[in-house]
Amino acid sequence: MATIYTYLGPEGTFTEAALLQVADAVQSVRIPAANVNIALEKVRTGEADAAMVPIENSVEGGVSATLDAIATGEPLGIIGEKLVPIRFVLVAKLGLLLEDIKSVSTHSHAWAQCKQWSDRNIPHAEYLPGSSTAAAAVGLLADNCPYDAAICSPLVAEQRGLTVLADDIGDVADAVTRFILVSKPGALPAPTGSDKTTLVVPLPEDHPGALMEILEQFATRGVNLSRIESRPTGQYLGDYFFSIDVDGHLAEERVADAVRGLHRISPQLRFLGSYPRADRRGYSVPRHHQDKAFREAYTWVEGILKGT
Ligand SMILES: O=C(O)C(=O)Cc1ccccc1
Repeated sequence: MATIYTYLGPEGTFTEAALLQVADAVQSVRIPAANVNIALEKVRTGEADAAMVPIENSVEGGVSATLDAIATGEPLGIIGEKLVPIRFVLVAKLGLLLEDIKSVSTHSHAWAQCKQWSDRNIPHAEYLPGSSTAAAAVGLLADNCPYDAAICSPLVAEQRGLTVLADDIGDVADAVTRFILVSKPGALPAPTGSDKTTLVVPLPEDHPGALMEILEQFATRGVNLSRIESRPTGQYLGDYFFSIDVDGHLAEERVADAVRGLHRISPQLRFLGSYPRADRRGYSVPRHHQDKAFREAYTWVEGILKGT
């Protein structure tokens, strides 16, 4: 049966561009969702099989809405990731010039990435948060749109025939956003040799060195971290969980062993998935952290216990 996809919409978001990189998504049903929570809920209820949502940007860091939504509620699994190079344009209502812009709407991550440009070029413009860059752009076409301009992708500007007042307005050239494809938990994608594993680890109890005990599990097994972020649990002030990406697949002994160690320390940990890296970058594993070394050590101990 064909996969039904959902994504942070409407049509023309960077998230849709990420989804269109998925081989079968081009000819599949794609349901736009108004925000990340709604997209993930469609997967939880079965209305969609998989959701594409933004998770991390090379300039602004983690997308809190996504980090929080996948860390709580009915469990979900990450089955893939995609990278999208980001270029922003400023579009405006017909007839307006740059100096006429008094208010701008866009996604909060887009606003943060164009802040220096905005301070220099539209310093008096008020910011109105939008649910996505494309939603802000499309809003300009409504008769009673409450803002003058939007920040979006060049593609959505062209598709909707919007007037571009400024191009390439991101503060950092070569900005990239990472998106994850999320489904209900199930069989893991097969290891490829260039994989990533995502975990959510609550701090079990507040004591000196608690975070170090978590990090030690990775360090002693030669597992490299590629992202770590703390997020408040929302329960009480100072209660945090850690959202962590590591290089490697759960099918690798060193990763499985680290995850077992973490489970002993923090039994509420969530395993969110092992999936191929979008950049296909490899990693070298020292001999004593390779599967063969783990197997030999296991067999050695077994032998001692059996007296052979
Ligand atoms: O709003 C969009 O188009 C999105 O897909 C979210 C987003 C916003 C800013 C940078 C990257 C992704």
